Amino acid sequence: MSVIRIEGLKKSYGRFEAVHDVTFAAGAGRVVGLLGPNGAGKSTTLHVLLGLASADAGTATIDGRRYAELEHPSRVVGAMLDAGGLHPGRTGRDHLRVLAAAGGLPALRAEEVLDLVGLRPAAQRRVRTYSLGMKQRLGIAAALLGRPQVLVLDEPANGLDPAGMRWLRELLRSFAADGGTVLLASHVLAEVTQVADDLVVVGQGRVVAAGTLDDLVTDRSLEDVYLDLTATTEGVR
Ligand SMILES: Nc1ncnc2c1ncn2[C@@H]1O[C@H](COP(=O)(O)OP(=O)(O)OP(=O)(O)O)[C@@H](O)[C@H]1O
Repeated sequence: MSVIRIEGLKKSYGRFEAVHDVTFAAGAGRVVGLLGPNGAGKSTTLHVLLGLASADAGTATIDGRRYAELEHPSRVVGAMLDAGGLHPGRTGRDHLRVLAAAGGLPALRAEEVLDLVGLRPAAQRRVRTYSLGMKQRLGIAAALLGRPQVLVLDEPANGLDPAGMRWLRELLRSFAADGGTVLLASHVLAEVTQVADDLVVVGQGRVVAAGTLDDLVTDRSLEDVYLDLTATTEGVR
C-alpha cells in the first residue's frame, strides 16, 4: 500500500500555476526522489502534503489522511523543508527540546536524535555558529524526533560535505530498510540517484516521468534522460 499519495494536485499562486497536475505515490520501505529543475513545483507539492499550503484541486495524503487530519502529525511524518528558520540564539539542544515539548515527546528524545545525527558535541552551541551542514543535520534531527514512519525532505544534502552526504544516504537507506517511507525533493540528479529506489521527475508543474531508477535508465545516461524530460523548463518561470 502506498503511504504517500498525491493525486491530481493543482496549485496556483495568483494566475501562475506552480503545480499543474501531479500524481504519484510512495510506498513503505522506499526512498522516492522527487526530481526536477528549479521552479518545477517540488516544494509546492511538499508544502501541500504537509498542510502548509492548500491545494486548488486534488489530494495529498499520508496513510490515507490529509496532514490536517493526523492526530499526532510529528509521530507520523517528519519534515525538513528549509534549514533556515532556526532561532539563531538557541542552542541545538534547546531547539530540539522545544520541538519535543511541542510534540508531546520526552526531552530525552532530543538527546537520542542529537546522537543519531552526530551533533552531540555541538549540542550546547548556539545555532548561529553552526555551518550550513550542521543546520541540515539539526533539521534532520528535528524531523526524526517523533519516530515517524515517513520523512519528507526538501534538498536535504544542501551544504553537506562528502562525508555528510554519505552519512545522509546511509541514514535514509536504513530508515527505508526499517519500513519507512522517504520522499526527497531535489534538483540535483546525483543526490537523488545515489539514494532513491523510485524517481518522480517533474517539470513545469507536471510529472514527466515516474518509475524505478532502473525503469528510467535504459542505455542512456540518466542525466541525458533528465535533461530531455525537463528540456522545456527554463529553470525560472
Ligand atoms: N508563495 C508563492 N507565491 C508565488 N509564487 C510562488 C510561491 N511559491 C512558489 N512559487 C512559484 O511556483 C513555482 C514553483 O516553485 P517551487 O518552489 O514549488 O519549485 P521547486 O521545484 O521546489 O524549485 P527549487 O528547486 O528552485 O526549489 C516557482 O516558479 C515559484 O516562483
